Parts: sequence; structure tokens; C-alpha cells
Amino acid sequence: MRKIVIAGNWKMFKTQAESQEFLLGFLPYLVETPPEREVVLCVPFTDLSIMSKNMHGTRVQLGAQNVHWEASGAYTGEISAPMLLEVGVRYVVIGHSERRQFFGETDETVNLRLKAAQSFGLTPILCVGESKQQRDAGETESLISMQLQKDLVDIDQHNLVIAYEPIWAIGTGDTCEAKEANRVIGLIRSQLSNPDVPIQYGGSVKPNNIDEIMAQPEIDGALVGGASLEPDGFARIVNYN
Ligand SMILES: O=C(CO)COP(=O)(O)O
Repeated sequence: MRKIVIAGNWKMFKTQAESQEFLLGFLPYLVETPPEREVVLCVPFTDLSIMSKNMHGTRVQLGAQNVHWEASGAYTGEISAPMLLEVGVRYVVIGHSERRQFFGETDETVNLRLKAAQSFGLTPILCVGESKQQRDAGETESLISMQLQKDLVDIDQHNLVIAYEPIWAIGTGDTCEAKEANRVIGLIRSQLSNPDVPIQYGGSVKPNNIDEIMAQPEIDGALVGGASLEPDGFARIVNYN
């Protein structure tokens, strides 16, 4: 049985005060969430500590949005795995397309970050996916295969989540058709040594499309951006039918 993981990625949204207001609205809905679903909130670094304290004893797991590959060192502006562990982080998003696009992340640094996260016991959520241009050029399959090949060198596939996030579907309202997401995710699975790795879909996941997405046999969860910022909407996603 593959694990279901529904994760919110808040990106660069919510101050500490706003994060606490979210929790107050969101936590009560979890009484309806089937116990086998893992619920994760990947929040800005500055929210981690207070979220950790106030999520203690709940079923929500804490996630970060990036991690450096060294445990410590002269890396201004970076955060290491031991620092995340100390504040209660369990998951970390790695290789998000926004990191690759705006902050120069390469498959090589993504691989280093994955290794560091795993060596400290964090579960990475590795993001892969093609741009519109790559899709239109018929390069979706080859691009994703290459990302997986490079990103997963020496990675333990028993402590890993993968998110298929087509870049053209992120923040656009232009969701990848559920059947197409299912097809690509099946393809990703066929390239893994462990076929039980949970593989999420991400890109304009909303309360009104989550049921169809989660009805697909290959899709094991969602990585949710904009719709995870609002307690009622994210609760509807977590409590999909
Ligand atoms: O990038 C995403 C999650 O990591 C998806 O963002 P949206 O859900 O806002 O499209």
C-alpha cells in the first residue's frame, strides 16, 4: 500500500501571526481526515519554530522549503538539515521549479540537498516537471527522465516523496488534466527502483479538482501552493472524497 501525502507549500507567504491564524482555522477540520493520509505544511523558515510548537500533538507534519547540503559552514543565507531537525521539521521540498528557475538550482545541487536531507533523517519531497516550451516540443518524457536520473544518484528511495509539477500548471489555474498527470506519474514510477515511492501531483490543485486528481490510480497525493494558504480550502483538499 503506497502512502498518501497531501502537502501545502506556502512559498513566501505568511508571517508568524498569519501562520497561527491559519492553524486555528485549519486544525478543527482534521477530525474528518482519514488516519492513513499524511498531512504536511511546508512553511517559510521564519514560521517553523512557532508552527512546530503549536502543531505539537496534532497529526500535521512540519516541512521546510529548502535545505543546504552541508551541516554547517560559511554559507550566508542558507539553512542546514540539523537546524531544521532541531525545530521539528520532518519533510523538506527540494528542487522546486521556482528554486531551479530563480535561484540557479541544478540537478547536481538538488542531488546534494537530497543526500543531506536523507542523511539527517528528513524526508525529501523532490519536485520534477517540464516547462510549457518543453511540453510543446514533445520533451516532457525525456526531460523528466533526465531529471530523475541525475537527481536520484545514490538516493535512498525508501525515504522519499516525488512531486510531479508541470511548470506551466503552477500558479496559472491551468491544471494538468488528471489523466495526463496520471500517465506522467506512471512513467516516473516505472523509472524508480522502489515502485512504492509516493508520487504527488502539483500545479493549480484546488478544492474543485482534488477529487478527480486523487481518483487516479498512480497519484498518491498533492503538493498544493495557492490553495494551501486558506484553511477552509486546504481542509477540503486534505479531506478529498
Ligand atoms: O508550486 C506548487 C506547489 O509546490 C503549486 O502551486 P499552485 O498550487 O499555486 O499552482
